[in-house]
Amino acid sequence: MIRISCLRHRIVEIPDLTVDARHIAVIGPNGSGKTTLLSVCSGIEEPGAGTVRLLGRPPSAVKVGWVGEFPDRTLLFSRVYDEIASTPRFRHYPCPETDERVRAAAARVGISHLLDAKVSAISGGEKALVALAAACAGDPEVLVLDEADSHLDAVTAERVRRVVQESTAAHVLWCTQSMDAAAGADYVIFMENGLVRHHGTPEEVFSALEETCFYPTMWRVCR
Ligand SMILES: Nc1ncnc2c1ncn2[C@@H]1O[C@H](COP(=O)(O)OP(=O)(O)OP(=O)(O)O)[C@@H](O)[C@H]1O
Repeated sequence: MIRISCLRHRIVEIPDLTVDARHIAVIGPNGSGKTTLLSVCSGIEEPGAGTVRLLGRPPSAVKVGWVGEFPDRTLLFSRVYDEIASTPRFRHYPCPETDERVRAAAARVGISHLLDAKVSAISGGEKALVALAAACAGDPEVLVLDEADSHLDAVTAERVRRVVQESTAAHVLWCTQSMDAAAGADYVIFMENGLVRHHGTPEEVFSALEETCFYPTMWRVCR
């Protein structure tokens, strides 16, 4: 369960929102506050006012895996292996378990061949996959992805969706500009000017957006 009360942070204002769904898509125009909401929900930023509870706890007390919009700015280590290992190492897992987790996460994401590569020498999409593998290597209780699919080709984006779907995280909070991807979520939050304009099942939210460019292309084609 994700519960937001009286939240105010920069332009984001959410008086009361409770979501009891696993895969939650956050959508909306540029500058509408999606990243700001995700930062607060993941504990990266403390809200100016109000509270966020994930699984009944503050975000700082939850194992959150974060995949940012610009992996170039967030990857810390020079070698792919060390970047993925950073999550289990920061959580003080023993070395053999860390190694096991790194290799399993890399295999799941499809980047085993990059483990010895330099982070500076891989592509933007590959960096997004490294960030996802690093997040998954820590067995997150909540996985937060900020437009993690924006640099990915269609096949890789599908693989990422599968990895996310198969993760053991209780909640996946995923901001995306792919309305087709959002249509596959369990719950959708549509933001505009810092406010939650619509929230509910994909059918509920997209029926309110049918006349806009936010309506999923796949649905338009099929209907
Ligand atoms: N660190 C910051 N300090 C002050 N204002 C900020 C900061 N980060 C974002 N903003 C402002 O908050 C607003 C919402 O930004 P945010 O990044 O949350 O939007 P977004 O919906 O994720 O946009 P996009 O789809 O373009 O990534 C923007 O107007 C932005 O200028």
